[in-house]
Amino acid sequence: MAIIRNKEFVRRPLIAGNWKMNMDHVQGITLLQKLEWTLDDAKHDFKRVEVAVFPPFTDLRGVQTLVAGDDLDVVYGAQDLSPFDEGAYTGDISGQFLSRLGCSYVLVGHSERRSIHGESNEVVASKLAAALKHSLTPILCVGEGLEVRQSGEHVAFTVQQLRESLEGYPASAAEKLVVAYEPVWAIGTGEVAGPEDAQEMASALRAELVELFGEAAGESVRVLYGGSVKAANAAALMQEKDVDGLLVGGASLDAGEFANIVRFEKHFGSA
Ligand SMILES: O=C[C@H](O)COP(=O)(O)O
Repeated sequence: MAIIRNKEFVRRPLIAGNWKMNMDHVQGITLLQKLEWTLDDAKHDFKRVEVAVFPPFTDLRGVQTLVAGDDLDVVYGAQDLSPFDEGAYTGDISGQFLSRLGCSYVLVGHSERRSIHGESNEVVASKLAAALKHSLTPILCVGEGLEVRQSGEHVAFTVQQLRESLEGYPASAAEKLVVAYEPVWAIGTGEVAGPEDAQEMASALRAELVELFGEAAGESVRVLYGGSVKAANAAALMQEKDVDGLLVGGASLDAGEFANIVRFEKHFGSA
């Protein structure tokens, strides 16, 4: 089970909803309001389990206004950022802009950025640096495709991806880092890696973080699992000791389903 001492989680779980390219700015506001109301009605303890959403860029200003105006407990972030601060980079969004929009987090190196936009580990490393520069907490995404999984090389591949993506990342900022393991073959496919698969990788990634940054990083860095997470499998994944949260795509577009994922603890024991 995600480690609990004296009834408190050692690492505060993070349940992150990545809306991907869904929800325009009007739909996004409705979804966020519904999510907060559902969680408030259920008396969700946000201090115990953190909840973040990752809307499209065009929603962020509206989300900022709603969160500030209604004093919401849900925090938010962006799905990507530019490695650059400003200039002739058509279509890109600076970390500086995201910071001014009140973003707490930013996803970096999501598998869809890597596969559709050809982002290399080197580009990912430069985006991590930009995130830190603008006081955004990066959620670094790593994970293997189906062929690698079938070859049995998935752990070595993903650990190497982590290491190369973290090239130049300062040890002083290790504590701030969040890592998300997303097996690409389990994203949006309905295929979910089993809890033991998630644990195997989370533990290997944590060991690598210790190699890179020392023991303290192994204790503090949160490792999330992402890939076809639903309310029905969330608790089983969260019962693994190195899984500190979930990166949820499709199921985060339904406020009720996502709220039930956030409330995974209700199913501890029965999962
Ligand atoms: O960012 C989220 C992951 O890509 C998982 O997406 P999914 O829950 O739709 O499989």
